[in-house]
Amino acid sequence: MSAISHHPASDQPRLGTVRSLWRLRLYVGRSTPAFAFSALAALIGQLVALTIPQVLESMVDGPLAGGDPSAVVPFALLVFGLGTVEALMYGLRRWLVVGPGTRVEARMRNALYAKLQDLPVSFHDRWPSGQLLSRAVSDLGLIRRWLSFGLVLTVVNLITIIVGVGILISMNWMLGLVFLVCSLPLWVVGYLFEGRYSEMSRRSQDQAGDLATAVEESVHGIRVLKAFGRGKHALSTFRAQAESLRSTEIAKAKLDANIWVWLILVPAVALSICLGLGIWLAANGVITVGTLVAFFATATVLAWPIESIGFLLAFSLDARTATDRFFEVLDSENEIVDPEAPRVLGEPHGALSFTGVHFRYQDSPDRFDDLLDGVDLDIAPGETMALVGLTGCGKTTLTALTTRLYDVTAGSVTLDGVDVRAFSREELRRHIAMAFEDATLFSASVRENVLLGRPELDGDAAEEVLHEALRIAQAGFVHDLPDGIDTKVGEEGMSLSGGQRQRLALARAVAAKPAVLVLDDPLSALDVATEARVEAELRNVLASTTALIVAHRPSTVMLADRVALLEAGRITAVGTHSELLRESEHYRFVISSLEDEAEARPVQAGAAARPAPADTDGPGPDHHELRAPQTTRGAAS
Ligand SMILES: Nc1ncnc2c1ncn2[C@@H]1O[C@H](COP(=O)(O)OP(=O)(O)OP(=O)(O)O)[C@@H](O)[C@H]1O
Repeated sequence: MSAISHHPASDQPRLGTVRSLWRLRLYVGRSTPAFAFSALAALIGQLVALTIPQVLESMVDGPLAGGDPSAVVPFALLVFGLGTVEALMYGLRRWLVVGPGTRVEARMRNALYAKLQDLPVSFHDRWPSGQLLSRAVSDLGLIRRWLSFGLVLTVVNLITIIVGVGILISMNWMLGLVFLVCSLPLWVVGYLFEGRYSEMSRRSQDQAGDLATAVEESVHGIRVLKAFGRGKHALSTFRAQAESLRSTEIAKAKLDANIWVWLILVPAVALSICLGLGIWLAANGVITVGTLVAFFATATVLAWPIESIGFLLAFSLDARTATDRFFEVLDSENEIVDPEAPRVLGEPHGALSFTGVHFRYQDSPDRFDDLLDGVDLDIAPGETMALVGLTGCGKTTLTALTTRLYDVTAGSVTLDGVDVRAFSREELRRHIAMAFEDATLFSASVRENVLLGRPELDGDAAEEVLHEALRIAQAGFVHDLPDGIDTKVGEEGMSLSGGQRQRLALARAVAAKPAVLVLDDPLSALDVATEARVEAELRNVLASTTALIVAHRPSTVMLADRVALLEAGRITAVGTHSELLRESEHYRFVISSLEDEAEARPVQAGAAARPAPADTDGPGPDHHELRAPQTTRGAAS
């Protein structure tokens, strides 16, 4: 499948090539004079080249015709001087354009990155990462090269052709017109080429993006591929994708080759017709031999600008595709934005409420009901609420609404009675911190990862918060890493175990010292002993913080003051664990299935029995005392 169908942006109407490229002016901005000077240098160089034939004409018709070889010397020196100027201008053009080209590329890359940070999660759900990666790297590199060379040469070569043809006509209008008419097929070929090449250019750049996605996914999922012995399968899928990109590139190259045939052939035919006509005119005394020489010298100077049209046209079309692809992201509308006059809460109490909350994912088929179909839930300041429900019922989705990773489709989520949409996203995310089951760490030190949400802290204050958070999350293992808390934890923390990553992600949420802590099953990868110690520490933190915890394990439910049961898109019961066990059949069913799941987890069961499993800091001296006082099954019975 072609990547064009991969994202909604491909449905947007396409601008014409010039209008599309014209949008780059926003980023060229202050660099315009540098590009203009570069074009000027190139133009001077080309015009100087066009004057050389004039000198030749004067030399042939003057000293050479008069049989005075010594008079040739000044002409030769003049040609040498003009050639030197041309060479200098050529160097100046390249030199002038390097700085601004890279500056524009950097500006565009920063804008793209900022936009990607700003766009909501729903955008990233829809766009494959490779498509974004290829835009940020290869498309922007192509645009830089086009601005630096393609654009400058297109402008300069077109002017050179116009001036050159003007000179040819002024030398002899008949010869000039014949040259011009014979060159006309080039424009027709160019026009036909544009339509077909644009389409292929788009296809090839999208396919390159798909390929980048495939590489990214297979590197990311290398363990799964290896574990399931699917390396060969992944390779064959990749090969097929690479093959379709190759086919598109070959089709593109063939098209390019076709236009080159015309670009070389047409001027050659035009020149040979002009040569025949020119000789006839010279023989009949209509033009001098000098004019004939100058005519062909000028036509030779024009050969490169004319030949370059095909290459420059293809280059411009590739640049236009890259520009379209860049602006598809930049133009993406962000439906989750800050309000014009955001509300500010100095010290929130932490009352979190869901009122009539509805939510459905954008790609959810119409025949489905809303995933969240009228959720009402109030969590009092300082209260810990566990959220329980069958798998896939929308627990994670509900937690994501608190920090506006997604916006409700109806109803409201409020913090201290204020709709979360009334805050700036920065303020909201300062008050509500999240830790996810799938803990993502960045390629940075442990310290930077944990203090991600506290950029304002430094010195002793930072150290204090860091160490406290690490203690609460039972992440003492970091001190045993090669550089302790300054150890870089690698791409997405790959060098750490799942449980270690979860504890750092939990420490990050705790370090944010939020009014509301939202934990989406943050202890799932921990062994029983470590989980018990984290829970004991968390109990202290949660005493002063409002918390919403998605619970997949009965022991996590034990952390909560009350439990909310999510069922068929609504909260169907709220109460203490024992109340719900007594009153709700669905709750008993959910809890018993969670227990079955917990018991079926061999790794954790094994880890509890082992003396010092990889994912623990060793069973602490008091871990038995710290276990939740009773199992849920015990409570149920
Ligand atoms: N980004 C998304 N786009 C479309 N559908 C999604 C998206 N994320 C989740 N879903 C769907 O929404 C439903 C609820 O998912 P969610 O992750 O909220 O459930 P959950 O209760 O947290 O599940 P679990 O207990 O397994 O973690 C699922 O059917 C899931 O396929």
